[in-house]
Amino acid sequence: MNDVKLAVLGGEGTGKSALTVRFLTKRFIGEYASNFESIYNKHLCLERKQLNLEIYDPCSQTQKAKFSLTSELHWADGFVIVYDISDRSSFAFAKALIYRIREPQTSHCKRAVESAMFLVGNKRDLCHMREVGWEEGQKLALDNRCQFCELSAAEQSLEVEMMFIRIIKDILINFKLKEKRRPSGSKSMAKLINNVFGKRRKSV
Ligand SMILES: Nc1nc2c(ncn2[C@@H]2O[C@H](COP(=O)(O)OP(=O)(O)OP(=O)(O)O)[C@@H](O)[C@H]2O)c(=O)[nH]1
Repeated sequence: MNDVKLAVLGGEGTGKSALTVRFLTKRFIGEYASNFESIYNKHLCLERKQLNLEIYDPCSQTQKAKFSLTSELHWADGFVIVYDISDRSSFAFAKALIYRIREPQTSHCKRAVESAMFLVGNKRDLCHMREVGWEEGQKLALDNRCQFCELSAAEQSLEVEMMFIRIIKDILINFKLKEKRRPSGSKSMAKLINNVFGKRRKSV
């Protein structure tokens, strides 16, 4: 069974909990407790693989306090970065998060494969109050090798589900890439060990 760890990050009130709960329950509740962080668990079957999905939904206050994101970066296999299309400051916050995750020293020291990331412009139903253009979101995503979509946790159950499925699939692709790299490494290590010990045995 594969363990897939996903962190849903973004500015305060952008709809992180709404998206997560929508995906897990297909419901939009409207108000969510925001003073504590949660890790949700979901068991799912995707591409004939059994997955144990964990979704981290942080408390905005702690998120601000520890913007270094060190523990999230080490924990998560992928990130959903959420902003509110009717709130420009949340877009700036999302941009800062993306830059932090893509920082060369972060990605180099920790990962053989770049983390999967999905930028989400939430609250699309508030289009009449839009402060961030679709093109801006698309460009930020393209420049930083993220997937991108705009949607509404309030109104679009299927789109929310598709978004989560797409990032989970990207994470699974990354797992495969890592696996591909590992056997060649262990093969050459096996060869090396064989050479050293094999030769010694012969000479005894
Ligand atoms: N109109 C609209 N409101 C939304 C949508 N998604 C969430 N909201 C509302 O936005 C507010 C914040 O939603 P949350 O899901 O609590 O946002 P959050 O990012 O988890 O919030 P914090 O944990 O406090 O940062 C709530 O009042 C939600 O009902 C959406 O798609 N459309």
